[in-house]
Amino acid sequence: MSAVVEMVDVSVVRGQKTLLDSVDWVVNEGERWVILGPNGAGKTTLLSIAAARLHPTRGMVDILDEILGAVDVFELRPRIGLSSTVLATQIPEGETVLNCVVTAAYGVTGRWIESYDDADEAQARELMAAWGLEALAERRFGSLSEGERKRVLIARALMTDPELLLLDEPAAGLDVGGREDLVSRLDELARDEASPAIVMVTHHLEEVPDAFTHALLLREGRVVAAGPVRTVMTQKNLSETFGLPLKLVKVGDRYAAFGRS
Ligand SMILES: Nc1ncnc2c1ncn2[C@@H]1O[C@H](COP(=O)(O)OP(=O)(O)OP(=O)(O)O)[C@@H](O)[C@H]1O
Repeated sequence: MSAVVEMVDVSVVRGQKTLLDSVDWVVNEGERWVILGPNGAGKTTLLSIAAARLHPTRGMVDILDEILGAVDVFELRPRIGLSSTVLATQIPEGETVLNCVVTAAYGVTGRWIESYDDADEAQARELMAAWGLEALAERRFGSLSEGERKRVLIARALMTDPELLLLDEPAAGLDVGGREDLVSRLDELARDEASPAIVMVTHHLEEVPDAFTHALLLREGRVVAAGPVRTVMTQKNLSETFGLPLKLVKVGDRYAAFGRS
C-alpha cells in the first residue's frame, strides 16, 4: 500500500502561536480518515497542508509522491479534490450549478472565456446525478439550500478525478435530515473501491460515516491519537481531545458523544 500523504514532524508557527506541533501522519491509498478536534485545534491548518495550500514552518510533507517545497503546487493541486466553506465563498452567487462543477476542470471558481469540451460537461452532469443535483443544473449557486451547496462542492471536488479528496466540515450547518442524507452519500463514496483516499474534518462524531476506516484526534495542534477508528475512538481519547469527560455511545458503526459529570 503506498502513501498518499506523509507528514513527518510537521509544525506550523505564526508569531508566538504554534498551530501544529510536530505532527506525524500517514494516509495510505484506500484509507478514509476523519480528523476530529475542538475549535482551534488545528484541523483546517492540517487539511490546508494536505491540500498543498499551506507550507509548514518545519517538517517534511509528501503529497502524492511530491515533496512540498520542491514541487510546483499548481501542478499538484488539480490532483487533489477540496471541498470547504472558504471555497464556497469564492464561487460567484450568480454562477449556475453546472458551471460550479465544470469550472473545476480549469481550477477556477467562475466561468469566463474558457471552453469546456463535451467530456467535461458529461463528467459534470454524471457527478451532479450521483449527488442528487441533476434537477438543479441551471439554478444559481446563491439560491441553493445549505445541503444543496454542500453537495455541489463535493461534486466539484470530484470533477478532476482526484487521487486525494479533502472535505472540510462537509455537514456543517445541515439539519438532521440533511446531515443523514450527506453522511449516507459519503458512506457510499467511502465504500466504493474506485474512490480516492478521503480525509474529512469535523467536530461532530455523529458525522463520521460507517465506512470511514481511520481517525486522527487533534488538540492544541498536537496529535492525541491516530490510527484505525476502532482503536482510536475511545472514551478516554475523545475526552482528552475535547478537554472534558465524555460518554461515548456507539450505534452500529456510528458514534456520538455526550458530556459526563
Ligand atoms: N495566521 C494566523 N496567526 C495566528 N493564529 C492563527 C493564524 N491562523 C490560524 N490561527 C489560529 O490557529 C488555531 C488553529 O486554527 P484552525 O483553523 O486550523 O483550527 P480548527 O481546528 O480548524 O478550528 P475550527 O474547528 O474552529 O474551524 C486557531 O486558534 C486559530 O485562531
